[in-house]
Amino acid sequence: MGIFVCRNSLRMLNVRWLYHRCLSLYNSNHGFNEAKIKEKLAQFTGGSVDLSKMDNGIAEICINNPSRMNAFTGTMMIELEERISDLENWKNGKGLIVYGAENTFCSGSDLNAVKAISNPQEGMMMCMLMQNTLTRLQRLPLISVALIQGKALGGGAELCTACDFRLMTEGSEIRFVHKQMGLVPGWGGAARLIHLIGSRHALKLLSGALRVHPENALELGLADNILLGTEDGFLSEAENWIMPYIKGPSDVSRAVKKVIISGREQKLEDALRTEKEIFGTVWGGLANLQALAKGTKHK
Ligand SMILES: CC[C@H](C(=O)O)C(=O)SCCNC(=O)CCNC(=O)[C@H](O)C(C)(C)COP(=O)(O)OP(=O)(O)OC[C@H]1O[C@@H](n2cnc3c(N)ncnc32)[C@H](O)[C@@H]1OP(=O)(O)O
Repeated sequence: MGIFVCRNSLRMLNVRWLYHRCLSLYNSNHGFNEAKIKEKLAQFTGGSVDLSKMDNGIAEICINNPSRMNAFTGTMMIELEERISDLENWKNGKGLIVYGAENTFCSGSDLNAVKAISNPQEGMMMCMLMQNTLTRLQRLPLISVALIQGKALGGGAELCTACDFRLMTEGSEIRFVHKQMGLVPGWGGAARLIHLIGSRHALKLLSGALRVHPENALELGLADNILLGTEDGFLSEAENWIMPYIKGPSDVSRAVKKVIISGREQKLEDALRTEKEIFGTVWGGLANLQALAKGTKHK
């Protein structure tokens, strides 16, 4: 058993090294100075990004700036990065629900901050910070859900594409308004949208700045369910929705998300090798041995 355990932990180390090696997209080699852009963003205060982690392995991130329709101020962009770092180190985590305060999702960047960093250099820095953060969110070994009530506009629409699934409430709306502002998505929303719904539909949504209501989001494959409950019950409805996907031990649930990430992002041969590595971390593990001992039947 001794050799077995040490081989297993080596595999874990190997996967963890592999996994953490490519977490951030941009670094100083790309001219990205994280400290500098955070210093600038810290001038634009207001709101908060609140994280709670529950014993059932589900975390909740609340985009909390309701007086501005949950727009991201500069300090909120910094806080979002800090919350994702926290979740990257939460080893018992299995699921994540991202939602907005007071029954609306997020209206993108705070336009007051946007106006103040409208020069290309600082704009690109903000863009790289948010792309890093949302890519790390997407790569969390947690199954993530965006609970969309009210509006998900601009950067808010981009944020929801960084989650694995999207649940929309009646009357809610996803809208990539960027073109109406003389922009294109900058937080990675265009690239992720194409993966979600294909380039033809993505081009229509971006070039037309189309309002996507729950029914057509379902048709497009952009949303995974429409919640029909009441405002004060949507968060628990979202928790109930995610529960079947995070059932069981956290190491197995996290391994499932990791093989999906590698299959989605790596070329086939690399994805197969990563899958083998991840398989090695659960093969003969406690959950596997218990299932074998129990003679689990899949009725
Ligand atoms: C790459 C991302 C991209 C970028 O960074 O360049 C962006 O995300 S840019 C921002 C894109 N988002 C928007 O343009 C949304 C602007 N807001 C609206 O269209 C409306 O506010 C709407 C549809 C979200 C809600 O409209 P409603 O009539 O229901 O409410 P109000 O407009 O009265 O809004 C209430 C209150 O919130 C303030 N607000 C709303 N959105 C923002 C925002 N993005 N930044 C700053 N403040 C925002 C709005 O000004 C009102 O405040 P008040 O003091 O009462 O005027």
